[in-house]
Amino acid sequence: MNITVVKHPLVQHKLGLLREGDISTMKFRQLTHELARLLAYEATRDFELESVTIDGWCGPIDIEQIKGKKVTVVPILRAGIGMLDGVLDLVPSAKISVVGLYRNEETLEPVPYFDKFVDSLDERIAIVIDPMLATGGSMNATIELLKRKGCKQIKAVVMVAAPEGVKAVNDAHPDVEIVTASLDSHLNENGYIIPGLGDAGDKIFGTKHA
Ligand SMILES: O=P(O)(O)OC[C@H]1O[C@H](OP(=O)(O)OP(=O)(O)O)[C@H](O)[C@@H]1O
Ligand SMILES: O=c1cc[nH]c(=O)[nH]1
Ligand SMILES: [Mg+2]
Repeated sequence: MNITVVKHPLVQHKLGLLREGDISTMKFRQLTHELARLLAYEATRDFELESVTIDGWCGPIDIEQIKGKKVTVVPILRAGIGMLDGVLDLVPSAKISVVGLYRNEETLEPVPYFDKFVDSLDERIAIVIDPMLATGGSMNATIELLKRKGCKQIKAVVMVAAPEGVKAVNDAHPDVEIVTASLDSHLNENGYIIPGLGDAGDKIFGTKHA
């Protein structure tokens, strides 16, 4: 399986806090931001470096810098927006592409309603962000849009993944690495991840009606 579960203590601690049943919108949003930053650190671990010579304070010096890679961060609306600033903390010059999808509550199929991509996708690494990978329908639809636009290097960064969604993405797109804080147990009859986080979009945007 092409999945990395980040076991770093800070990641696991913050994920645990996110699972609290009656968590406030403010706390959920803050933890999502912090967790996204840590997951982005892991997702960028294989970015290639190159040596360049610069003028240092005591003369020319060889330093390492990230090798000409262009990045686009791709939040899946709505909930992916909650992770965006955390990822941009680490890759502040990244360009942002946006994909709007919602899950039909009965069929669980993704329904597209918006997309706007940056240029030169064939030269960019795309980091797709969404807190939840449930059936995998939304992630696969986003990956397909990116590939259709020429994107060749894609990573999926999610806070929580279900085995069903990981299988769906791995089967359709074995080249796409999934980086997550947790591989949870299963999906319930409504397509929610168990134990999961509940409805991440509602919790980030404050639209949950408990
Ligand atoms: O893997 P899947 O089965 O496709 O489910 C995951 C999707 O469902 C949620 O979005 P939702 O449809 O609730 O939209 P929202 O972000 O606007 O709340 C979540 O943020 C993912 O995008
Ligand atoms: O568990 C789930 C599944 C889909 N979307 C969510 O927000 N949570
Ligand atoms: Mg939602």
